[in-house]
Amino acid sequence: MTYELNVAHLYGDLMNTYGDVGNILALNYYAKQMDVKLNVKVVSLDQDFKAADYDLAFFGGGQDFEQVIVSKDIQTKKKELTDFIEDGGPVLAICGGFQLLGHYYVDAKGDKIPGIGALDHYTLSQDNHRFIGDIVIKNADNGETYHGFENHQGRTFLGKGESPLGNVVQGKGNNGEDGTEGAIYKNVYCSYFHGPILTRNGNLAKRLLVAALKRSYPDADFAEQEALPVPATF
Ligand SMILES: NC(=O)CC[C@H](N)C(=O)O
Repeated sequence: MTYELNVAHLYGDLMNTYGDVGNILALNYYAKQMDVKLNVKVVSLDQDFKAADYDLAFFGGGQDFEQVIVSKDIQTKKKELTDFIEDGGPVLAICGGFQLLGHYYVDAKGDKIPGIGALDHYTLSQDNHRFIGDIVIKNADNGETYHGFENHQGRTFLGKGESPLGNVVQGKGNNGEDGTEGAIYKNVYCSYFHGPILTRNGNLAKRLLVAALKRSYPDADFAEQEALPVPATF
């Protein structure tokens, strides 16, 4: 393979609701077609995340129990993760991962679980209720439609510099109120979509990989990779 990308799978052993690890399979599938070798490493409790060591990061969803554990550990990685994000490092964060990149998450018991505040959103709880079901959203800038399945207690409200991944066509989205779903900040893509998101939305997998390639190989031309067709089914 001509290119190589180092991928950090953040807390891959703890944060993996509804098979979110399938996003890594989807990234591998597209990477192969793009002539890219992916070196995927799980970065979990008590392990270092150094911004300079990675080209891409993936952070899956989790249940409240695991999120409390991860919330404590991720504070030790806060600076390097924030540096990676601010430097344009591509990240995909799903559900619990999305919540922990923001300021805080209020869990089902009403406890406030700190995030790292790398992105400006916060997440409140619901009274004995979850948003569950199929969801469809449309991105206002690129016109792409994304399909997924949501199952979350948290209600997320976006902050400074964030735009939604899409506007809700069907389903509840970030909070069931403002019609937004997910978040985009620099090269960070967040969503509540399980399914996993990249197996059903290849455009997004391509976008993440191309962003990582352009950043890590600034002198190369990736027009061919960008033109790669996305199959209707994975
Ligand atoms: N699927 C998830 O990652 C859920 C995240 C969080 N525990 C919530 O219920 O909102």
